Amino acid sequence: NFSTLSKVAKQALLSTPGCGCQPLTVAVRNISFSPRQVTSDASFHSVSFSETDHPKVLITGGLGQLGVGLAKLLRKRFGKNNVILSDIRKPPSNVFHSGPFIYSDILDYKNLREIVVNNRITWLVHYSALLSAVGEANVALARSVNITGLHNILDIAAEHGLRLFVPSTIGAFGPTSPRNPTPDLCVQRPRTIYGVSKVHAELMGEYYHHRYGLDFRCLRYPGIISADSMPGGGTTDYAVQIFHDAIKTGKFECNLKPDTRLPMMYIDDCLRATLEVMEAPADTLSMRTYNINAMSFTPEELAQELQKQMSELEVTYEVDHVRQAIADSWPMNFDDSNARKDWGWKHDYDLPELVQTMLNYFGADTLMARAN
Ligand SMILES: NC(=O)c1ccc[n+]([C@@H]2O[C@H](COP(=O)([O-])OP(=O)(O)OC[C@H]3O[C@@H](n4cnc5c(N)ncnc54)[C@H](O)[C@@H]3O)[C@@H](O)[C@H]2O)c1
Ligand SMILES: C[C@@H](O)[C@H](N)C(=O)O
Repeated sequence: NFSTLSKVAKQALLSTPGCGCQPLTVAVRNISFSPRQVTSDASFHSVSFSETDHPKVLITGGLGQLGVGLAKLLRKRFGKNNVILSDIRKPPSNVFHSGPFIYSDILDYKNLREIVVNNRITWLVHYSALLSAVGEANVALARSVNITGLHNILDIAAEHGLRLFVPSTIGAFGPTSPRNPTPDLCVQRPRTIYGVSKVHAELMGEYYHHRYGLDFRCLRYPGIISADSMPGGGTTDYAVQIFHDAIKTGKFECNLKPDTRLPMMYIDDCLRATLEVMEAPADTLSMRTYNINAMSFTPEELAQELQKQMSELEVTYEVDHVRQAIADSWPMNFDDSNARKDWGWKHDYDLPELVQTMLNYFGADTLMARAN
């Protein structure tokens, strides 16, 4: 009957943090440091950053497009052994030998807790996710990794007093958001599981910050362009693939329409922004989730910039309707004035510098050889 049901429901509400995890995990989270039982001004039990020389950082989902580069940057700053990369995939040997690597499945709460405790982690950078296009192809897995996994991360971070970085994305906006430009605070009704899960992450992180004092920090990244790592199945992937195909074959077939304008950023800017917001004094952060941006371009504009140096490059268009619909619902320009004002965000790379840097990476020799 209703009263028995509501008693059971109340009991469940009082005893579990609503994490959707296994029974063992639920029991563990009933110990005194569960977010449910910590007051907003509590000082947490674990070693705080101020007690150590450097933060001890764990990066989840670290073998994707961004994690290895971030580990390199953070290791330069904090020392090799103070930054642990983790993922569920097997690391290539250069990554395995460049610093600590550990297996971590974010859906396994006990495994996460063991890593945080054994390594005395103080900062957690949560990169695991299924991106926009891959997420639409596997909604159940995206929901599990991007939402259930995030719950595990939030609880671990709150329980152990970690500083937590979770990236969000231009994909956290939707067709009813203002698109040109898109401000930090506006309607967010994304139409992908990826976007929905990222709005959920923004809101949950901010809620844990206000409710439990979690030091949650979040940047909404634009599409990220890198030379030495490949994207993991998003809508902005074309802007990386064009360089590889241009160098290899002199031809590129683009899966978005030529006039699809999206915010983009070179990876070095993205990783530096991440370090900067993590190091920013808390009193400079008037918000916990910020847009960041560098440039906005269309496939046609990117191709034209490349053609300045590779005049023979041929670009054709074969639209992928899933990706096009996603791109058409995303911001065209991103307003990052709050990040610039609060903690001094400033990008280094505009479109010409981006193209030059990417081409330099692939080697002027290759280009010269192709031209002759
Ligand atoms: N790359 C971009 O353009 C971009 C833009 C905006 C936001 N972001 C965000 O930045 C983060 C990193 O992006 P990326 O491009 O490196 O992503 P990616 O898809 O390249 O890598 C994600 C990683 O997560 C791992 N992963 C999947 N399931 C996991 C699990 N159960 N446990 C642990 N790891 C798991 C994968 O093995 C993969 O290595 C993501 O959260 C993404 O949403 C990226
Ligand atoms: C924009 C970003 O979140 C990712 N590159 C995607 O396209 O899905």
